[in-house]
Amino acid sequence: MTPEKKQDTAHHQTSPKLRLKEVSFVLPIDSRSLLEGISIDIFSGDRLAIVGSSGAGKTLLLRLMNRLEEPTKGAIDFVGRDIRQIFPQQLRRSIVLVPQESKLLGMTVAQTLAYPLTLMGLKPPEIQQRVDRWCARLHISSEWMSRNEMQLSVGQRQLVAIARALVMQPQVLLLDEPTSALDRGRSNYLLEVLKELSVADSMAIVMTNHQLDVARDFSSRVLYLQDGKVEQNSLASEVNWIALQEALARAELQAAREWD
Ligand SMILES: Nc1ncnc2c1ncn2[C@@H]1O[C@H](COP(=O)(O)OP(=O)(O)OP(=O)(O)O)[C@@H](O)[C@H]1O
Repeated sequence: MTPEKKQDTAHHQTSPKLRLKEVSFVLPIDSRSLLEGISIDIFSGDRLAIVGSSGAGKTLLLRLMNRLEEPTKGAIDFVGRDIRQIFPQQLRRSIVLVPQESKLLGMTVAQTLAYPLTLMGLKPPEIQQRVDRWCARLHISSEWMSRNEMQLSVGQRQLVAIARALVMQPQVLLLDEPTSALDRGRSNYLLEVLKELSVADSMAIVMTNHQLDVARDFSSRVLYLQDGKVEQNSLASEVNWIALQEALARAELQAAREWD
């Protein structure tokens, strides 16, 4: 049995961290269906890559997972509990979303990293310890600490936003295109850190991605979305990457034509 198969079998003996049950999202304004009947189980230690062309619904799906949007049909459970029964503030400490373009909200890097921990009621020494630990892990230079948003590159901002999520030590980390502004070296390094977190800390990580090679390097499971529907949901080891690349290229061409 391959390690992935073994892990998949082991999964069935535990309950999922996140369970999406026939989740749909229809726009009230024009009844356009943006997501349709999505069911997925996400377990501790899973690394799920959500792939699909522009407009397929990847970001929306992430936003539903920490209740920034509400499904119009279906339900989502976090550790067996409907997320509508959990205070949003509490839910978003356990399920943290890093949007594609993060803002530092007028704060310096040091302030933005400490902010969520202050809200969680941690004492200054523990805050400092966590910030130092994650900055070291992500190779965030101490020189950045006094900078504000305008004094960082887009890639540096993206890393700070990921660090701000990691200091919270979430159970589920949702990353929207986290490597889009990073160079190859930084991107590979980040993926290694994320993999370690999923194995050593059993963090469940969900990542949307345009670049299939990144998805292949990172994921243990792949969800391919097209026009808001699940086209494929399989173990990464069972994905035919060439066929997926071709399907994605066709979908991207189609999406581009529809936008013209
Ligand atoms: N709250 C909303 N109101 C109206 N339309 C929305 C809303 N959220 C998403 N959409 C639309 O839903 C579709 C899916 O959007 P989404 O951002 O999830 O796509 P995506 O797969 O993440 O695309 P990309 O790869 O370009 O980021 C798009 O057509 C978008 O315009």
